[in-house]
Amino acid sequence: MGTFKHFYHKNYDERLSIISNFADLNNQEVDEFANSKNQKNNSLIENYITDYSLPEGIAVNFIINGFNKVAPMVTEEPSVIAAASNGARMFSKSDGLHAKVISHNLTGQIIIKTDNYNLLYGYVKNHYAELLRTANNAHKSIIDHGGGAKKIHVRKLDEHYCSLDLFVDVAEAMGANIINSMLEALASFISTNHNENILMSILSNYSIDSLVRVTGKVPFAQLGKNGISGENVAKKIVEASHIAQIDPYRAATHNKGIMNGIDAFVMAMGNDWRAVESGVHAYASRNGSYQGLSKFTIEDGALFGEMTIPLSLGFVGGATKVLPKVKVNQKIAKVQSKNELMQMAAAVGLSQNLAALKALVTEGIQKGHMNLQLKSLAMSAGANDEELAHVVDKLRQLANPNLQDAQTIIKKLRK
Ligand SMILES: CC(C)(COP(=O)([O-])OP(=O)([O-])OC[C@H]1O[C@@H](n2cnc3c(N)ncnc32)[C@H](O)[C@@H]1OP(=O)([O-])[O-])[C@@H](O)C(=O)NCCC(=O)NCCSC(=O)C[C@@](C)(O)CC(=O)[O-]
Ligand SMILES: NC(=O)C1=CN([C@@H]2O[C@H](COP(=O)(O)OP(=O)(O)OC[C@H]3O[C@@H](n4cnc5c(N)ncnc54)[C@H](OP(=O)(O)O)[C@@H]3O)[C@@H](O)[C@H]2O)C=CC1
Repeated sequence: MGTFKHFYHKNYDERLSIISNFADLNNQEVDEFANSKNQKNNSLIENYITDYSLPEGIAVNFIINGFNKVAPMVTEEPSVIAAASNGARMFSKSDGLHAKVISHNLTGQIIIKTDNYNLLYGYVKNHYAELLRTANNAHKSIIDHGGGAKKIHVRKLDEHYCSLDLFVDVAEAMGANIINSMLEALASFISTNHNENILMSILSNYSIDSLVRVTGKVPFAQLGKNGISGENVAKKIVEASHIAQIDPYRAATHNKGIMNGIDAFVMAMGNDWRAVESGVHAYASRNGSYQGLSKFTIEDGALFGEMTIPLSLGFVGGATKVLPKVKVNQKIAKVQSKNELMQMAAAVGLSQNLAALKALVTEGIQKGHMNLQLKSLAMSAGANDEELAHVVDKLRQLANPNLQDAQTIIKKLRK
């Protein structure tokens, strides 16, 4: 692949030209990329070619820990923001959502090749304070930020490997870079002073020491739909959440619904959604089989929802400092700390889940979702701004509208 040798050494125009020749792009396609370029982002990632933008909307109706809130969300999926607002509205008819951060330490691992767990365990036990100090010295300013290394565990992985787990309060940051520097320094210290054979050092995205719990109640009166009483809808939601506990097929979709909200909020807040996703799904599997993250029960004559999830988020650092919209989104969401960020992400997730479950056990997902999906169907068929409303209107009158229907409607309109 000689064409791409030292591709990253080329300037922007050269790169675009190489890609354009490689993929045989026409002028319009090249302009689509070139017109969205942003000089700042040219330095943010490697081999930059364009800004790929996604829509941002604001989910409304949240009451979180007694405060009225709105949630900026970045998503390409129609009906997600409507559903989050819908779920939040239902919770707001009692006293809203209650969210509490249980812990916010980041976990890191040093993988050590050793057949002698006891020896390693003894070393760590006898040098505990020194090891914590070594970790902290590798990123001294974390202490000024109110954090620091908190504890160390040694875990036997199998006959030949151990994991030395370091738990760090990374203060207001997501902390991947902070903890990775600490781990590498600690690994080097242990290798030198205890002659251990280190395989690698890296944070763990299984963020079991960074948990947030959210709960909320919905009065039955908010739940009635399609001739089904509120109490019966509540009972069906409880059953639906039970199915997500006993069947991984359903659990994956149940959790996808939760992540519809969390990912969109996490993206708006400039955070690493891959880290959040991997942590959440690892946590969903913690009991040996993959399960739903939320549970709904009936308590005191109302539907009660609860969810505890790991969220490794940062209020500072990472992309929060380089993407200009993040600061505005933090202001819109009225979040001023990592704890508030975690609380809101969890509240958005549970609201999203409630709305989806209610739709599923009443009218089905297609009615509400497809209603809002019609716009994107019309757009993908080529409807322009002036035609959009008319095409959506016509599509709504059809039983199962598809792309061909949308194209036919547009064709007729243009005659
Ligand atoms: C779509 C709705 C909200 C309609 O819901 P509805 O009952 O027809 O709406 P409503 O007219 O009673 O409105 C209720 C509230 O919803 C919001 N709302 C209502 N319409 C809009 C709109 N156009 N734009 C913005 N917000 C809207 C709005 O907050 C409104 O309150 P109001 O402001 O009127 O006091 C409902 O059917 C719903 O929540 N459906 C769930 C949709 C969903 O979950 N979509 C995600 C994609 S499907 C998926 O990926 C996940 C899934 C489903 O597989 C997960 C799982 O299986 O568990
Ligand atoms: N597996 C994973 O999830 C991995 C993720 N990443 C990436 O790492 C990035 C996140 O790492 P992170 O270390 O947070 O990012 P940064 O290094 O960008 O930010 C953290 C820095 O912010 C500064 N800071 C200022 N105020 C505070 C405060 N109150 N509390 C804490 N720190 C503060 C600190 O610098 P100072 O002490 O100098 O003031 C700190 O080192 C993300 O971009 C993520 O995608 C990277 C590797 C792996």
